[in-house]
Amino acid sequence: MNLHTLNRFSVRVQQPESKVGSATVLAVREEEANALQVKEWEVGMLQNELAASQGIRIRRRPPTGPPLHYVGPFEFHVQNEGGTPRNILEEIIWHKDMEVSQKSLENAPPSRDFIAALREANLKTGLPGLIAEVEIAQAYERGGAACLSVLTDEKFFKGSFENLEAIRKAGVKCPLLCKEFVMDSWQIYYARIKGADAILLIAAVLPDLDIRYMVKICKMLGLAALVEVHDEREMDRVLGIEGIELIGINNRNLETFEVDISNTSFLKESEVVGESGLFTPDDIAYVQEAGVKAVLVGESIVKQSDPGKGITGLFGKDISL
Ligand SMILES: O=P(O)(O)OC[C@@H](O)[C@@H](O)c1c[nH]c2ccccc12
Repeated sequence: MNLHTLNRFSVRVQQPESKVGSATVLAVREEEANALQVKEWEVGMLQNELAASQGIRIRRRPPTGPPLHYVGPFEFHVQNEGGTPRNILEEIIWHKDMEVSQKSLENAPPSRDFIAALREANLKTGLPGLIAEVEIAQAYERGGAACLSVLTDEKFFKGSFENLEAIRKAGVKCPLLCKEFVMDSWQIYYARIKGADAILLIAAVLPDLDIRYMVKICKMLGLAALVEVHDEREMDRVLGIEGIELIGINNRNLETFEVDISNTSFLKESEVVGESGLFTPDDIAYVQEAGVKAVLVGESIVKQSDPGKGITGLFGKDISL
């Protein structure tokens, strides 16, 4: 693969958006879906081509073929229409490729329904379902959290995937949100393997096409995707992406880390999580009034010595009953 191919790929995605009309919208969708397939395929091709440049003749994956409209420069694909292995070693490797990606997932604990847990808690208490950002996981569960959020970023948030795994293995029943800064789909697989039931996708860092692709991967793995937005522009972008079930509005501006809970006002979806900067029953009432059905809370509970009391203080009542 060369730069020319990559450039052409991005031009193909953007080009039709300048036109108007519903037929064009459909064409754009089709074009995007096509681009998605092209992307997956090109990654595989890139690996094959890199290997070929080093004299490795075994292709790691079957060239399943580019999408219909694709006119690419990959001659070796054209010579191998049908995707049959060229020799025994290649057949073994193609099988191994599938086996390896399946294996680690097989060992993953089953995924639990993150969104259902939030809905149930909301119905039960009449208050937003709580996703508690944890330190002592069990205490939060006892205190009435519907779901837990586990930080996995090591450098900036002192979290880890090991911690996520440990919490899952400790037998916590609340579904777990992996609070990671996802840039690449391997992080999603890794989160699932470590026991996550949901994962955060931040719209401020991921282009629409990546979100679409990653949401698909999440669905395939049984993970809920919490797609986080910070402003109206991101909200509108995300609302235009198919298949998104849970949107979070972060009240914290991730560029300045300042918090403003009136950020929740541009809420346009019913299934929204209000995130950050919530400290008092008034704050909860404020975002609930705006239509929030679940909240993601860290600091205000973490800073209390007793998470149960912290939760009761935040909601103004005991929600563990
Ligand atoms: O500690 P708080 O203000 O209650 O916030 C929790 C959570 O919303 C916040 O940690 C968060 C949500 N999404 C993020 C993305 C990056 C950094 C931090 C966040």
